[in-house]
Amino acid sequence: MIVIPPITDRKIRFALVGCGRIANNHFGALEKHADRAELIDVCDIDPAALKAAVERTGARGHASLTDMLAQTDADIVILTTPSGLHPTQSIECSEAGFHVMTEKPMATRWEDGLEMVKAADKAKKHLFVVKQNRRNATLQLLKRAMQEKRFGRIYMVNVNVFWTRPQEYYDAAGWRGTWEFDGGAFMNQASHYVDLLDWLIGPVESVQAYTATLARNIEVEDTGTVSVKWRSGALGSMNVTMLTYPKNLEGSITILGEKGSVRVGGVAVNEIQHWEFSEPHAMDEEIKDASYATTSVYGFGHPLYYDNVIKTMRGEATPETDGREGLKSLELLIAMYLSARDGRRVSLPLDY
Ligand SMILES: NC(=O)C1=CN([C@@H]2O[C@H](COP(=O)(O)OP(=O)(O)OC[C@H]3O[C@@H](n4cnc5c(N)ncnc54)[C@H](O)[C@@H]3O)[C@@H](O)[C@H]2O)C=CC1
Repeated sequence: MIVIPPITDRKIRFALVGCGRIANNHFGALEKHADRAELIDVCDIDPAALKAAVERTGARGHASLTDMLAQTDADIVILTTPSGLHPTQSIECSEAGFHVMTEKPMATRWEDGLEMVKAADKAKKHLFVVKQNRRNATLQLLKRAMQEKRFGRIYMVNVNVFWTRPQEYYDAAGWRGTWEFDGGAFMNQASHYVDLLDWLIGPVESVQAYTATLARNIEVEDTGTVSVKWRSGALGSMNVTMLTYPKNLEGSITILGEKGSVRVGGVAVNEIQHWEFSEPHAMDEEIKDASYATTSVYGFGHPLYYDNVIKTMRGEATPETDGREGLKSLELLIAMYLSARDGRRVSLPLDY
């Protein structure tokens, strides 16, 4: 556990590298927390992206991460760059004495994720991994039902991610659809759903996966399916495709237990569609309010995620998802890819 002197006499200072699509959610989250946080520096190698970010945020702009680290007074560096760059950038930031908040996935390779955690530990700095979907009201309610053991024994779990990503999406940036910098439908688009397998249901014993590149011109998979056995004995599966015609159709989880059945669906786990338990509970009153309409599959969790990071920096909380928590879903993802590649069942943990 990292113990750092709390910062309570001033705002927490952030710097961000990678001013692309998701960076806007970070800018929005920081604007919402302007009473306790400020963005003071931004960096991008693309001058147009950097200019737009400087204009939106008023932060100082830099063309290279190394230059930004040499000049900034930030406490935390946010990584919103292509996924395969997170390891080297995270380690550079840790070694330069900064806390790090990295977008998901933390890395595209298992060893890289381990090195990131080691570097942050060595520097005695936090490594936060963004998992904002955990903060969806629907999933928070489901998590509470799990914690209260309302399902009894869990028998079966099914997760579906039926979304659409046209070829133009992959062609829009060179890193998309590559093994080194992105990963496929499991690792990029469905990574928050892979996270649910461990965070909601518990430790996984083994996986058996198939992946395919059926329609897009990319290195990685656009479609995949995996059978999962949990250590508790529960069985389940996860089905993912980015080829749904003609638009995003479903992002769902169904849990069938001894004393309860729940389905959270909609386009991105935003609707509680079925909620039935043998015993009533006060939380049942909250079902209607927990569902929400959404236009973005990213959800609304970034500001809530930031709240925990800011509170942690102020000494008022502990990290919700740190590097070790990030490693759990990375380990599952790598197990799935090894299984699909070699046509075999892969057991966890990957190494001891
Ligand atoms: N939490 C979530 O739900 C989401 C997370 N993400 C994650 O965020 C990350 C970025 O994704 P997008 O914003 O969609 O990508 P993007 O391609 O729109 O933006 C990436 C930006 O990084 C910049 N960049 C590339 N190399 C750089 C370098 N060496 N130094 C500085 N800047 C550099 C690019 O010029 C670009 O502006 C990925 O890891 C992705 O998986 C993306 C979407 C949703």
